[in-house]
Amino acid sequence: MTTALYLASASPRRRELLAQLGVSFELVRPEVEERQRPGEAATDYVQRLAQSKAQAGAALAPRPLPVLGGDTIVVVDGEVLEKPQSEAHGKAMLRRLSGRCHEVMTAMALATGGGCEVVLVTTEVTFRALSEADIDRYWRTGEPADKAGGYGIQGLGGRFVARIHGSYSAVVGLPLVETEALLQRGGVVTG
Ligand SMILES: Cc1cn([C@H]2C[C@H](O)[C@@H](COP(=O)(O)OP(=O)(O)OP(=O)(O)O)O2)c(=O)[nH]c1=O
Repeated sequence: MTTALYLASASPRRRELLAQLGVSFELVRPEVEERQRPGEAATDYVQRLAQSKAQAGAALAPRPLPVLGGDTIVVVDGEVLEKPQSEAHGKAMLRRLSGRCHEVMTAMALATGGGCEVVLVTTEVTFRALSEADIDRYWRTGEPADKAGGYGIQGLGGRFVARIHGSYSAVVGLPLVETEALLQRGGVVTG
């Protein structure tokens, strides 16, 4: 299969999900600073990052093919939860998510010769109530340390998820249905 596009990501999860769409792609790894601007809405922030990754990726791409970038954030009460900076921070995040609903926002952007289109997919995730023992045990697995919001639905964190309303693949990092449509609009033929 000839390469149809570039994926601007270091995330193995995005790589695996994109492969499910039956397209052949290569990786580029742009460095994009991930920091919310003062007063910037979560929806604007996640879309800006996805676009920055796609556009910075396009600048690195060896050939003039479309470049896909994405970003995922966890939002609770309008506040973005980043990757935990410490054990105390990570555990505080999990306490905050315990027994309630939060939003996971994933934006995907496709940079082509014609511009850069971005789509935003928001999914509601409800956690069961977590005990201090749950939080302590989960933290000690190491899984939360490098994850936005302090959990991974695709891993051990999945046992905390009572309900999900929306796209499971978007929570993991690449919404399959919306990304396939985005690629097709950008002229990429999926398998
Ligand atoms: C809610 C949730 C978050 N995450 C985390 C892992 C990441 O910390 C975060 C997404 O971070 P991103 O910044 O979107 O992606 P990344 O840094 O992993 O990769 P790249 O920017 O190179 O594409 O989402 C999951 O893996 N599963 C989940 O269920």
